[in-house]
Amino acid sequence: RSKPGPTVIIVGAGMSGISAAKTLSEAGIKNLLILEATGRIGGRIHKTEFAGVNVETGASWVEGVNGQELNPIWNLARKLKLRTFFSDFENISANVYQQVNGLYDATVVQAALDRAVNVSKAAAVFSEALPPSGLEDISVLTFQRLQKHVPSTALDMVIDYSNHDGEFGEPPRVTSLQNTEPIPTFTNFGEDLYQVADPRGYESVVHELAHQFLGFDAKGTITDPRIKLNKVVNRIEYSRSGVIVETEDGSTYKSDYVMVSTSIGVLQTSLIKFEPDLPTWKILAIYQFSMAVYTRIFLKFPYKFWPSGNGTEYFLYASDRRGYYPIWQHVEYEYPGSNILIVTVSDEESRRIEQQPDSTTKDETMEVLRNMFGENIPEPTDILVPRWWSNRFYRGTYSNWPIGVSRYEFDQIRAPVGRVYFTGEHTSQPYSGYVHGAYLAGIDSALMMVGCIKYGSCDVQIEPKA
Ligand SMILES: Cc1cc2nc3c(=O)[nH]c(=O)nc-3n(C[C@H](O)[C@H](O)[C@H](O)COP(=O)(O)OP(=O)(O)OC[C@H]3O[C@@H](n4cnc5c(N)ncnc54)[C@H](O)[C@@H]3O)c2cc1C
Repeated sequence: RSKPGPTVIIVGAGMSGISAAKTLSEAGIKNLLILEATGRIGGRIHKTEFAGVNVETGASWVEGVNGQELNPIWNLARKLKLRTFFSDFENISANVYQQVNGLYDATVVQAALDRAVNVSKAAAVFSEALPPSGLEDISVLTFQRLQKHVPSTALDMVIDYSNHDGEFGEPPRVTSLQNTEPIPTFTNFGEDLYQVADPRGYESVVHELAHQFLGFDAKGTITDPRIKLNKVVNRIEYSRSGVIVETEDGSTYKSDYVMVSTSIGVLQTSLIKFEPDLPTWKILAIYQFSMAVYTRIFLKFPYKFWPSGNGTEYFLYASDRRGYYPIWQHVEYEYPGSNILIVTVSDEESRRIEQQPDSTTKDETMEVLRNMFGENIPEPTDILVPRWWSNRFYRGTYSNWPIGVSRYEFDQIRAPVGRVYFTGEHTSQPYSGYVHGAYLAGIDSALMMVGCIKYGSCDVQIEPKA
């Protein structure tokens, strides 16, 4: 009997963990064990039943479609014939509400939008002239100051919020210019966004990949013994000869290698204890990156009282408190007749809202809605507030590239430490923060491991700092 090949334990069954495991399997490394903390696969792609429909509390969009290259997630979504909806922001100038007193004049909004677009175009030119090392990177806000465009009116702030925080989950003060202007996702894969609204959920893209290499029964349920759910890894002991992985229920697993795919938010906590400790360069690189928080709150109403029809789906609320319930969406195309509104918040607002009772959040959103639509609107009959930041298996929603992290430090986040490898959306240099970033990162990290196992090239080069 031939000796079984090396064992690899994969921690986490989100998009990157499953993509890494599939890549290893295809490279002939089939002696795998996937340990997942929760009772499901998919991680931050998660459908939840709300008000009779399956809504997405995690990733909602395939971002980067209709460009030169094909987004691999779009490819999967098409293969699965997922119900997707083109997101049309064209008419947003007609849908921006003042704090009180109704809509802004659309021409006033359009002028403000045009100004923001011009600054963004200038930012892209400036950014592309910066040295690739990232050592001369500046924040988005620094560039805005250079352009004498620091949004400070309620209108400019909500536009700025929607362009930056609405995408990266953090404000321009924090975000790296070089890694967000332009956004490689849109440059390479196209500028369009499609929202997934399918009863099977966006997570079915992860299931599809899993089915390609794991065993499942006639109903499609994954029954492969190489994946274990409800296994919370809390200790990874590594040495030159192998790895021991322990879970909270006291189980111990031995392997030759481990691939850690948990979010960078999790790596920033002590949920998983590494023994010996990870080296200081690694810990510093992990701690320096940002785990952003971005929340879509779902509200169900007995009937609709907001404008409907083409060009009304997205609307903005311009509070003088930046980021206060700013981005709204009605989903009558995605979930017809559901009377659901979604409002997006992020960063400190997300953290504040996660910590307060949902009834308080409901009252706050109702005050905002009354400011927009008048006193005679009905109370919501249900509310759903996802809590990604409080959840110890995520600690936020996706990574954001902050100012002060060079490409060199970014490579350190991804670099293996001996037999411990790392993957996850936060390890994809061009596409961190996205589902396709997680998918492609899983492939990259797995190929790095394959190179080591099969070809002995285990020393990963990290570009020198200067
Ligand atoms: C609210 C929200 C909105 C988003 N919107 C979009 C969008 O519209 N478009 C887009 O492209 N991207 C979006 N994203 C980002 C996208 O969802 C992520 O980039 C991607 O899903 C991350 O995959 P991952 O495999 O890197 O991490 P994860 O999905 O976090 O996978 C890691 C897995 O590890 C598990 N785990 C954690 N700790 C342990 C442990 N100790 N032991 C064992 N297992 C553990 C977790 O349960 C999880 O299943 C959004 C994310 C969120 C949360």
